[in-house]
Amino acid sequence: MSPKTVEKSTQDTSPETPPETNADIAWREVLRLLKRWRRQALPLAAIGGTHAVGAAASTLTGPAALVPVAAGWAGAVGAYGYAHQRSTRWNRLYAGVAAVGSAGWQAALALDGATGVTASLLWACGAALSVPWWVRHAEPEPDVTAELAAPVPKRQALPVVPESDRRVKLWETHLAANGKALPGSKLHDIEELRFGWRGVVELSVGEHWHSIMGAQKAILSVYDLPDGRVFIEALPGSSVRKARITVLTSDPLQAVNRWRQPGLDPSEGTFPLMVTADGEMLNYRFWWPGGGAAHGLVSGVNGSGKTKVLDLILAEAVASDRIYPLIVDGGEGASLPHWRDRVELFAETPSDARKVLRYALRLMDRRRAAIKHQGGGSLEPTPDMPLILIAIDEAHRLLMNDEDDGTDNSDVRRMCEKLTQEGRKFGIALVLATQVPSAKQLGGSTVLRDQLKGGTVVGLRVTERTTGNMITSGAPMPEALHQLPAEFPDGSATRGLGYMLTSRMIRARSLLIENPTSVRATETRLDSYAAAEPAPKLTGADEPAPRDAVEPKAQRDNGEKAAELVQKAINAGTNPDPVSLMHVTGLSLGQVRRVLADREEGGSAC
Ligand SMILES: Nc1ncnc2c1ncn2[C@@H]1O[C@H](COP(=O)(O)OP(=O)(O)OP(=O)(O)O)[C@@H](O)[C@H]1O
Repeated sequence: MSPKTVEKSTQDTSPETPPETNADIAWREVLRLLKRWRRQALPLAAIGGTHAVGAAASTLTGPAALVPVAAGWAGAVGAYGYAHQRSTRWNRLYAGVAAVGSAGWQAALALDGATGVTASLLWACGAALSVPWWVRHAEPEPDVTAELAAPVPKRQALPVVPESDRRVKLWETHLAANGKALPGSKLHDIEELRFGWRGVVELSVGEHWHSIMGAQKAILSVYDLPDGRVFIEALPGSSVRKARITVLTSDPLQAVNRWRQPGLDPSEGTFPLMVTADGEMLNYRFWWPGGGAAHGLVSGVNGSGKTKVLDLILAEAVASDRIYPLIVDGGEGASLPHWRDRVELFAETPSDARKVLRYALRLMDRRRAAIKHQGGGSLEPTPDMPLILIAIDEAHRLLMNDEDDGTDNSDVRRMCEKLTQEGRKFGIALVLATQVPSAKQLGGSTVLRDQLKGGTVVGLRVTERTTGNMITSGAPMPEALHQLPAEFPDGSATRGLGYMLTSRMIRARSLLIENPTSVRATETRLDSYAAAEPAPKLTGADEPAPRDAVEPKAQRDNGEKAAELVQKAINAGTNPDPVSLMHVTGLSLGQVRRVLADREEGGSAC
């Protein structure tokens, strides 16, 4: 039984709720299966309709028999036309075969009657034809992924240790006694884990669970453990006096956990990305069911495992028929080279990155019509309306202005801001990997940082406290990101180690995908709205950005003013080197360099 079912049946047998009868349970199960299989069972419903039309025609004689058959054929043609307009190539092909089959079926029954050998043969063929559709549209049981990923039942089955336990005694003597770190506190509900144990700490009246975090060092000392082995977390929905404590006697994260197969749960929009120190899985979210796309931010020091996290996100994306990935490699094609030939658009130069972002903005505009058509709300990712995922690695290299060579990337920043602010309901998500998510590295944009932090944030090891704070933004963490060790006790590097800022604040390590190219891609087609927009041609060359397209009027005016000031200074005899011009005009070095570069370009063009 899945965890969700366990939870539900526990609720249902509570004293306030009348007990469910077998008939209620069976009815609920029927409704659940009908809802769950409504898509897979579509061909069977169509066969039923086809047979009904053929049967109706067989009871009539003469030209009257043609009426239901003609109506049925018109329906079949209409259904094929609908699929042709809005569906993937596979669905179109299937709809074509089904429409021809349905027309033939109706005619055969009209001639031969609805109950003979022909009808039975047709049912057998129809049922066989419905199998590939069923297999292709089958979705995993929503809870199966979570159940396989998180060994929750195993832990639940473990015996609860009695209060006379040595750990409780140590707690009472060295932590809960008067004058100690947590006077009056209690430790109970201890459960064994494979790598340690966990329990519930209850503080005395007037205390908040945050104060247990202040006592972490004392707890480590009492249980005689190295740093980083005690985690304190809130107990969701419980009193602020209670918290969950996880104590690890050995470090399970030292072992590398490999990604084995796609785990995206389409009913939740999530897949398992990290494994926690106590063996649970933490999920990355592509979308909220009924709530639109979710963005993502991956941060950490050089070599902490950011690109590998992006690899995993992209592997899940290409394996799914509900996600259409676009890749922008800020590392000039060196960060994610293995994806170059596996996605429709792979940008590896700043000019191609701009083309991809502008294209994504145009797709967003195209999808406005889809939202209008469905009467508002947000677009739900399906194989016919896939989530558009824009993954940007080394994002700081594209977003930051470069004062030295005068590169102004504010247009990239503005496009990313717009996509994160408005993309959610149009099914467009952005995931960025960057070393430091400071406003400066995000092109001076706190808007972008705020929007990205609204999604899934993966904070890997950093070296500076301030950098860690920028990622965690004051969330109650059992340890700061800069306190994560660079090496495990066995000397291996702690790559992939960090936190996912979700409801669980516990050390975790990302799953490692060793060979992203081994992932089997699933063909994904853009919806008819977005497919109407021609995709840009990526040349791989670093062409200068067309100014009119990326530079707003105000910025152009500033540029013209700067050019005027520089021209005046040169006319007045100022030495035309950037530093002298900067002093005379009061412009920044970057602005002066840009003006001089433009003049040079203009000169060479002449
Ligand atoms: N979860 C993990 N488990 C084990 N090894 C990992 C994990 N994640 C990454 N690594 C290893 O760490 C190495 C560096 O990872 P990655 O390139 O993703 O780091 P990065 O943060 O993107 O670095 P940079 O900022 O230099 O691009 C990889 O070669 C990989 O083998």
